[in-house]
Amino acid sequence: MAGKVILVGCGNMGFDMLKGWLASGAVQPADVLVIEPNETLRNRAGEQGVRTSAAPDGIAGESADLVIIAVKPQVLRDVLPAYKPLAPKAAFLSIAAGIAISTFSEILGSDTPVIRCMPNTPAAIGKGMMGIYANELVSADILAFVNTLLSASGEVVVLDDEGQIDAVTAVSGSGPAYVFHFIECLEAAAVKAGLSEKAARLLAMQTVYGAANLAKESGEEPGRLREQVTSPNGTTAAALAVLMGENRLGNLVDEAVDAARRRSIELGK
Ligand SMILES: NC(=O)c1ccc[n+]([C@@H]2O[C@H](COP(=O)([O-])OP(=O)(O)OC[C@H]3O[C@@H](n4cnc5c(N)ncnc54)[C@H](OP(=O)(O)O)[C@@H]3O)[C@@H](O)[C@H]2O)c1
Ligand code: PRO
Repeated sequence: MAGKVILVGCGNMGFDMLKGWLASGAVQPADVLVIEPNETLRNRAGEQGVRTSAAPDGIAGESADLVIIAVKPQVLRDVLPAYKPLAPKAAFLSIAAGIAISTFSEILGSDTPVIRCMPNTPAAIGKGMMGIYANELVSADILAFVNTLLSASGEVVVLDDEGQIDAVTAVSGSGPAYVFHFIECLEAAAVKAGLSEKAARLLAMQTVYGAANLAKESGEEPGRLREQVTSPNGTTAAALAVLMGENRLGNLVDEAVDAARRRSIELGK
């Protein structure tokens, strides 16, 4: 099916996803209505050829198959009631961190089909990672449409337990920020080691880009790829003794992912 979509909130993540959907043809611009109060962001969306509005005035007159909620978790409970007239005919897809399906059912009615999705920003270039969980009211048609839509932005993993969304948020939802910070750190270390800022930026970025692509495309275990870089008693071994000694980096990543997962749970309270 090719459905009609209302996108509520077109900030960082909403816009990144919208671009992917339109670029792939998964949805036509004329079938998308974006509700976004911020004029600059609304105009940015409008430039993609979709209909836009600052507020959900007259929303009851819209026919939508899917309402996508992409506002901040902190405002979601205030934003959602305006869309109740569209439920349960339309299914609701939320990308908000932490907000449980039960919150949607309370506000929109217990007969509302709801899908939670945790995307990440590489969706903007079709290389996103999306985890989804749907309640039992979501029809096979809508699930297929959602799958087509999200696949336009990258890989999709279907979860069998809603609680797993908190883990997906902590790993791939927030994950790009961890990688960007690693690039920042590698770049700073490269400058300290005597390289120009321009060279440092290129070296750090291309190294992460190349390594991530090799890991994905070679089909080799990441550990095996690491070993292939590591000559006995060489330079990599010296660096890895710092990163892996007493599982330093492993413990740090563990701690960071756990902090994100706990925050995701907190946001839902
Ligand atoms: N950014 C990410 O990497 C990422 C990844 C996965 C999931 N998420 C989830 O995606 C959601 C959005 O995050 P974001 O980073 O994209 O935030 P964002 O850039 O602040 O986007 C949210 C947008 O919603 C707008 N908004 C506020 N009230 C609204 C209303 N009543 N109706 C329609 N739009 C309204 C905001 O406008 P104002 O700024 O004017 O308030 C803003 O432009 C969050 O729930 C977050 O958990 C984000
Ligand atoms: N950005 C959102 C946050 O930081 C959710 C995952 C990525 O809360």
